[in-house]
Amino acid sequence: MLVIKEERQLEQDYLMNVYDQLQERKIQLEALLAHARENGLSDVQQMLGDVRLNFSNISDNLDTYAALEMKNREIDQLNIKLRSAEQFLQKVDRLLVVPYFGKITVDFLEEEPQESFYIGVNGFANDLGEYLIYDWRSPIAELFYNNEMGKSSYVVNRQTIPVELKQRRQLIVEGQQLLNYFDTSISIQDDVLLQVLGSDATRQMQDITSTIQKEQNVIIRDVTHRNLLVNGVAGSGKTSTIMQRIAYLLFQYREQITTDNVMILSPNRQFVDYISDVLPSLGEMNPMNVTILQFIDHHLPFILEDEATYFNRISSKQVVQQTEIIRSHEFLETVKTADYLFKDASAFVQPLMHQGKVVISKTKICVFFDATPHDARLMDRIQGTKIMIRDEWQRRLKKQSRKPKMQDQMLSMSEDMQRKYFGKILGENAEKNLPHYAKKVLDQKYRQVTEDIEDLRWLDTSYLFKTIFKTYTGEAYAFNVNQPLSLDEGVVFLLIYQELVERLDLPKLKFLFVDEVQDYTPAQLNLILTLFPKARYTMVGDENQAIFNSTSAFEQIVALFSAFDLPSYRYDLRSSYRSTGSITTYFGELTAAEQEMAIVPIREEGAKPIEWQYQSEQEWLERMIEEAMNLESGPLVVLTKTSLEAETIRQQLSKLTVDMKKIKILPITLAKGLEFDHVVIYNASKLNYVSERDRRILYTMASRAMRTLLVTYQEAPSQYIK
Ligand SMILES: Nc1ncnc2c1ncn2[C@@H]1O[C@H](COP(=O)(O)OP(=O)(O)OP(=O)(O)O)[C@@H](O)[C@H]1O
Repeated sequence: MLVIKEERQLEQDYLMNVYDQLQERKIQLEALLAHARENGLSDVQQMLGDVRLNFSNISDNLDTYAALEMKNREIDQLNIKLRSAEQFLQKVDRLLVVPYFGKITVDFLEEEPQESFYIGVNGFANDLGEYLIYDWRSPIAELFYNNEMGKSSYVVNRQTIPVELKQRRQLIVEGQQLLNYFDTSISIQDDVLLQVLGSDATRQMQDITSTIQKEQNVIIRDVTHRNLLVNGVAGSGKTSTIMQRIAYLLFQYREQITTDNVMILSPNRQFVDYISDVLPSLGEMNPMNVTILQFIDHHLPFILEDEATYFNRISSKQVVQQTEIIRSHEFLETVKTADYLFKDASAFVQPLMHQGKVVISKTKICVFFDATPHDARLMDRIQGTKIMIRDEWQRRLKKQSRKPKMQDQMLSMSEDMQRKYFGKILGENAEKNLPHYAKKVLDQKYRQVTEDIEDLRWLDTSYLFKTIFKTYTGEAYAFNVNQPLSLDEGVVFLLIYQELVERLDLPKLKFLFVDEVQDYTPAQLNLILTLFPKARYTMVGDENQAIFNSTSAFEQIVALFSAFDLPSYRYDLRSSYRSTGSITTYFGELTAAEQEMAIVPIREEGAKPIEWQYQSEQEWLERMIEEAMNLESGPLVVLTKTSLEAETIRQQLSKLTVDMKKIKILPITLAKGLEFDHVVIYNASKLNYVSERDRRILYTMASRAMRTLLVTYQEAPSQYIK
């Protein structure tokens, strides 16, 4: 009699089978790599040994080079094979931890019977070419994330394939153990999602591959719209979506792009670190991931303010008017057309100096500039001038190198000096070549001058800045004397370089991702769009988290894209995954009236946020210590409005006997984008939180909490706390 195996047993058997095949492949790959490592070197030596080295005459030389070239190519091939075996092994290792997490059963509406597909972080085919696991980014996997039972479709090579989705199963798997599985029924309560969301926070962001939600999946896989603008409430997975989207694009366009063509602009340095594990865990390398401050600092030859100064500055209530002006889109557009202001070089060039002496005079540089075509663009004239200065300088060095004094110096040079300058002792024949060696000595001695010519030290770019500002406003721009440049000034300078002075050496970006886009000034966004006109953008943000004095509204961003003749497509994300239901409801009430109710909490209710009035700092400190000691997991994270508050608390705590690993104190500026299990808001009092911006600060703080939230205040609570 036939016994029908239980469904669960069938799944378990399939898993064991896949797991065994993965194991087998691991053993094969390890053996191959071990063999290559042990024998690789001798194999390579043998390969080279086959080539008879013969350099006795020219034609033999060519033969030998050709043969060496062939061998080199063979070695390259071998290396490529080894590298791909290593990558394959990494994939298999990843799959051995969790072979797959999803299964779909699909009816292709043809004669054939329905088919099942298992979905994992990577794909895997066995020796027979049977796909046992499909990569989550493969076309068919779209059906899993679309989550539409019954009639559905997916797209392959721009063709829509209609199908019927018969079954969608989420599996919780550990190695060869099937722990549980859930079939999606009509009313979906995503147990797997809830389980994932309920687990403790880690220091680093995790990937969300197995539980990507439908509305996130659409954004991750959108390759039809050139530029995406995502407005999502706190915790709606904007950053997660960016990371998954990068992995998706790297897979989808693997023939055309590498991580060198992708860049992420992150809100702060801690965040850069926070998201750095996600892509490697998906088997992809990290793309360039920097803050805008780091990016501009890297490309500008001036010193910029540091991150702490920057955040302090943008956290102040207001900025001076001149800063408002240089933050505007209009001012940046003015820079681009400022060419006509700079016809008279004597206003903006300066002499080239070396050790306090003029080496190339201002007059000489002006003559060079004047020799360039007067109707040419400023940039071309500057570049033409640079070539002339460079030639003049080389001519002078050459002339100097031929002078008898120089020759004498060369002849009396000690052996030590010869070694220092030439890396060797000059032989008998050197005398004939003395000018050549003298030139080398001069090149080294005056290399600073050569660098200064290349770095345009003879150009007063701040004059360009000030003149453009004066023309635009009628007023003088005042730089902070002896202070590094502010980021806002850096933005203008970088644009001046790119548009008027010298093209920057920029990466060839195909995709650029901007997180927390609401914190960018119009000028910063203008600069980014100007520097990377060919890139496709994904910008994500939340207007409710606009807590700085530097900000752009979403409408402004859309208008900016239009001003650049670029389309933008907007998505809204309303479901929030980070915090428990009651915390989500709590921070939802901190939004402006029109946004209220719009946030959909996904996690279970959890503990209600607690509001607590304290009488003195001492009382507050004592309670914090007690709370921290009572926690089972994670530190207690105290969020403050300013860095000064954070510093003061840190100092007070350091005088007490506290395990500082259990309490972390962060100003909200540095906690942006991050999340913590247990959050305390410091002094949310009536006096401390007054303005609309303060309301948004409270919203941002509260939405960092995953499990518990304690809102503390002295005297009366802020009007925004109901
Ligand atoms: N589909 C999902 N499955 C599992 N976890 C998710 C999912 N979407 C988001 N999360 C989790 O929710 C939390 C918030 O995600 P993320 O930081 O990407 O949101 P965000 O919109 O960028 O947040 P914020 O703007 O508040 O900083 C993270 O812990 C993330 O792992």
